[in-house]
Amino acid sequence: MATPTNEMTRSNSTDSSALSNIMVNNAAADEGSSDDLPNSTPATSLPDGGSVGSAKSRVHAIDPLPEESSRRPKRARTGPSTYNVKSLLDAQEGAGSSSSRNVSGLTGRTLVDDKDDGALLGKKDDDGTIPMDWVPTELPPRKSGKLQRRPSVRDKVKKAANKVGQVLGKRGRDAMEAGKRKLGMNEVEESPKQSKIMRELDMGPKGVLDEMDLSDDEFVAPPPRPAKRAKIEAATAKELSKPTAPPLKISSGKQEKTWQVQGLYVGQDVGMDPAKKGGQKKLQKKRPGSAGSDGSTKPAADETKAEEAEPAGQKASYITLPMFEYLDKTRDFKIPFDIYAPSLKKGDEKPKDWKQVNKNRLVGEARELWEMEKLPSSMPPSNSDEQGCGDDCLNRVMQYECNDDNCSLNAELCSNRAFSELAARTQKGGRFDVGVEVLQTGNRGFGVRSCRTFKAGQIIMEYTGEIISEGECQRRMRDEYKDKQCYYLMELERGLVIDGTKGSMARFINHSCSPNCEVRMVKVNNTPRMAVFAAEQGIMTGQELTYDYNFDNFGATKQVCHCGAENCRGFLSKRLNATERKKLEREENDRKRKAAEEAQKNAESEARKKKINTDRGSGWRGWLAVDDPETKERLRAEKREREEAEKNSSRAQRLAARRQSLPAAAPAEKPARVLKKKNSARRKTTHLEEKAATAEPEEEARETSVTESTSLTTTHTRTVSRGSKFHEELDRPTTAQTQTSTITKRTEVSVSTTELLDDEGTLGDSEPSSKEAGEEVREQAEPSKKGLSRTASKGKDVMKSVGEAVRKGLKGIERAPSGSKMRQSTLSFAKIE
Ligand SMILES: C[S@@+](CC[C@H](N)C(=O)[O-])C[C@H]1O[C@@H](n2cnc3c(N)ncnc32)[C@H](O)[C@@H]1O
Repeated sequence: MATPTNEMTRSNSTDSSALSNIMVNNAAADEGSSDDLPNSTPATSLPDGGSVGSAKSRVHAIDPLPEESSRRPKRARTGPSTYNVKSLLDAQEGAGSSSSRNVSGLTGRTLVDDKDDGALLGKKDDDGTIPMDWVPTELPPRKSGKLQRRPSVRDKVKKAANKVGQVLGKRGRDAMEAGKRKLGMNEVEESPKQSKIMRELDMGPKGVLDEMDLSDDEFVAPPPRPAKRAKIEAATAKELSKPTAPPLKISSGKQEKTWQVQGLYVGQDVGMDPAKKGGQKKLQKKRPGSAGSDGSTKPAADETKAEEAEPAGQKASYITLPMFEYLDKTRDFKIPFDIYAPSLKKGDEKPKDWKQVNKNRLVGEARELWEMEKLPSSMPPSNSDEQGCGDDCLNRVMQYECNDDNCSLNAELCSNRAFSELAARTQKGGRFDVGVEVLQTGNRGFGVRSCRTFKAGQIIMEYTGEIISEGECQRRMRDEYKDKQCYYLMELERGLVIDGTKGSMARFINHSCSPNCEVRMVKVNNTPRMAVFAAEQGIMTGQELTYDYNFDNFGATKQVCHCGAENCRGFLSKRLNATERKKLEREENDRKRKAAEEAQKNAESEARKKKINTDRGSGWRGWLAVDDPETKERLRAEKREREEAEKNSSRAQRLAARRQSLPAAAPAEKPARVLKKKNSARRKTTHLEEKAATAEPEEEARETSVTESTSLTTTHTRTVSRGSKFHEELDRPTTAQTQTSTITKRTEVSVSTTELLDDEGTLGDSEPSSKEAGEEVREQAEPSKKGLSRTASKGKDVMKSVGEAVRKGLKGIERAPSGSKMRQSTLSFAKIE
């Protein structure tokens, strides 16, 4: 060692732990005993020549924790290959009281500690270095028996928290504990005793204390884990021992039935398995007092067994099963509302043109008409306290709602405060509170349904909308709603109408001739308001709300009612009083009687037609060639009989009588009489058309010469009703006129006539238009070149007679004195049937 240095070097050990390989010159405090120290430790590999001079100083190599040195430390460090012990010591001294930590982060009790200089390192040399000849005589015992790590942040916080906890009050400590719990710091609450044990025990890297019960002073080994089966048995036994819970069935490997602790099966025997065949029967047998399957009332064997198994009284504590009780009873059953009539769901049709407005709104001139009357203060009758503002309440009679100003009762006692009750109820806004919902009906559009019950007279909802004048109502009906099928108009007060098109849900309430609601006006704080109230019978949950519209038909047509009530009036129309109803009933009966008669007539005529067909003989098969002489003879006889019967029939007799009563045909010698017009005898006919096709003025005719023939062609068109006789009239038309009437059938006859004129050229006495009875008419007539035209077979006879008359007339012309003036005319007759 030629050059002693004041250095520490790393040993050549493969272990890189700085702790285990640093060779220090321990200036032992106990100098006297230093010689006694066994020099078992090999010389340091770093002989410090500088310090060799001290006889007491010997280098002593520390062999700390050999068992640990073989292990790799948790935090391997790579550092400089050599350490300058002086500089290290200087650094430690500079650190002052906090020098318990060395650069490695380990507490320096095993290394150099200023406080323990005397104990550990002995006296330092004057220059502050450790004498190299120092040999540690004895290391002080370690306090914890384990090397300590520097405290982590968590430990520090915990420590600080403990300190703070000591000065805090209870609430503060609780808060602290909660905080610690949050930080996960109070997993193990160490008792002072435990702490001691903990301190004394080396827990090792795996923490052997995990397995130990630290609450006892003595170590008690934990009991061995029970086998799985034993565990189950123990648990089952524990369960069964509970008095209230139903006993559990021990698993047999199959899926177990779980017995409910509450509900339908509570109280049932454990052995009963309803899934098994006959389980139900067994239960029925067990019903106390019920007859067995054989009809006897002896208790069933199972029941006896069950009674034996259970102490008396315990069984009685079970509730009897309602499902079997009720098998014996009959009662009305109603499926709950939410099952048979679920509410509107997503996707259900909703009203389209509805804007919900839950408050009335005055529109247009209705503002002026709005009456703001002062309510008279109510005068409740003397017994109002008992009646609670019932039917005797003056306010109620006058349709005023009571309030604190006009009623002496308080709100709890007064029953005439419907609107304030409604406001209080619907304020919460729940379905039950509102109590109604809109739904689609089968054939009446949307309707309103109750979601709760309403007692008789209870307010259900308010009918709100736009308040308009009657004039505005008419206008809207005419212009805006003319194409609509549904109207939402309701008369509120004189001259005012509520239009619920933009209004509350009440506008969807449909009509019924047998309603369950009524609509009334009530004045609330001087304001008229309309509301729907439950009728006498009250309303059940799920019922459709209806009231009687007592409809004044705005439109021309009545709307058919589909309310389905027994007393349905058939239309959405006004209610009638007794007289009106009787009148309507009479009319209805008349209508029905006529319809029945008509139906009977039709039936009879049908039967007659059928009879005619069948009268031809049941064997009638159409025309057949009959060769059999016998059959021929029979048929002939039948025919004769029929003819005979026809002859004797009432119709034939009537015809014969008429024939006899008819006058003999007009004598041929007096044709002019046929043509002569006899006003008195003239039969009135209906004129369809009377038209002068060509009519020359009379003056013109008069001016013509004797030889000149004036042609006047006149077309007479006459109407004759069916079956009437035709009366030909050769009137000379004076003016052209046209009249119209109904045409049924038309027959036309055209006749050309030549009229004789007197010397002055006038028709004189012979003028047919003079219409004098018995007047002689001298006429010259000849058939028109066109001849007689006929357009119908019935006109044939008429034509004949006219033609005959005309021919006769020609004879007269032949006899006429020469030089007579003549006027020719063509007359057309038309027969309209
Ligand atoms: C005030 S609205 C009622 C709500 C209407 N159902 C809707 O869907 O908007 C009146 C209309 O409903 C129909 N309505 C109401 N009750 C009816 C009934 N009993 N029979 C037929 N239609 C009815 C008529 O078209 C009537 O004009």
